[in-house]
Amino acid sequence: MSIDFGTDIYEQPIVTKTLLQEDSGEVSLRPKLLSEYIGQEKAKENLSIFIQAAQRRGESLDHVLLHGPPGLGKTTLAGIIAQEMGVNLRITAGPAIEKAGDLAALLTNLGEHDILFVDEIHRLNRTVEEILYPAMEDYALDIMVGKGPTANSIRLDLPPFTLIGATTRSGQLSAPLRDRFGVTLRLELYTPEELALIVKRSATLLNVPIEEDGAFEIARRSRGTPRIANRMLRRVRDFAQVKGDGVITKELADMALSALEIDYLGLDPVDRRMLSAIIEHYSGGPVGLETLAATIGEESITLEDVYEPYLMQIGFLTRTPRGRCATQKAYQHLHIDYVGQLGMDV
Ligand SMILES: Nc1ncnc2c1ncn2[C@@H]1O[C@H](COP(=O)(O)OP(=O)(O)OP(=O)(O)O)[C@@H](O)[C@H]1O
Ligand SMILES: [Mg+2]
Repeated sequence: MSIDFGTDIYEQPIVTKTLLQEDSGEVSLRPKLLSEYIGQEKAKENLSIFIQAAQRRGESLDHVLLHGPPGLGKTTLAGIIAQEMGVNLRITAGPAIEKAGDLAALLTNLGEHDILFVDEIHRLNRTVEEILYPAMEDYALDIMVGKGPTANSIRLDLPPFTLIGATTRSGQLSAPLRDRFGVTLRLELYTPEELALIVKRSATLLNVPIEEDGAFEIARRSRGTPRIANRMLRRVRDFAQVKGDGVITKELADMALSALEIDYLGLDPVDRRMLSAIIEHYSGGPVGLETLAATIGEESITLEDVYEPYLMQIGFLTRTPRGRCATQKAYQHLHIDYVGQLGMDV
């Protein structure tokens, strides 16, 4: 069994290095087994049953769609599934597959029960996507041979394989593609308690001493996201080594995160700009996403995928058919007097 982390990148240019890039030059913080994967209890429980059942039947795992905001562990989970199934993992991404032939090459190179992980699967183009339909449904590839009146379609058999698709925006997936996934798992933002466990686990791997409330301080300010928690841990470690004695305490975490302009709820300058723009320029909303993005000079996709999930979870932002609104809680957090919103009952 092997997991392809993109080592043969030169032979397979469309196989990206996703798993490598994450922790370049440092210890990998990615859990490798389901038992090391913290949180997401519902998804884990279901997945473990599907894995065991497929193994007992000696079959490949049904196709899995993972969706949820960035940094919650979709790529990590794909690696874990391959490890638990004891099969090879091939990694690629929607935008990397330009032509139908690229995908056909990837598919024909798969071994029995192997996993093909397609990150950002909502960004596959239509012609490529259509190759996937028979591949997923019948393990077959329809190929056109020749041109003009002599053109002929032949069908190639593929080994039974598992497609794992990951997306931050499942709404953008076409219905035929979505319907071909037997298992859909939605990853949720993590609780501070779960993130504290992740931070402590990562600190152990990085060999950084950390106090319980130091871990919790980082967790609380990581906006529900393990990737952010791990990134903050590395930065706080720098502060602890330079400004302290190397141990991460609550005080040190607070000092480091404040220096990075992360407030006590984990909001960064973009979150605050976004909320104050809604409040100051649009009287608290509603304001359309595009308008808001233009006002603060950010991409609307970034606001939607990266910033909004957490702001909505902590009840600072609501989405209405007419646009985004800041809630009374957001006013309080920014110390702006709340005057109520016309036609809104927040
Ligand atoms: N449940 C978890 N337990 C421990 N660590 C985790 C967990 N989930 C994610 N991580 C850590 O968070 C980091 C980000 O995870 P990952 O790259 O899998 O996210 P992702 O959902 O694929 O993000 P993206 O949508 O941006 O591709 C990883 O380096 C991993 O170490
Ligand atoms: Mg990923």
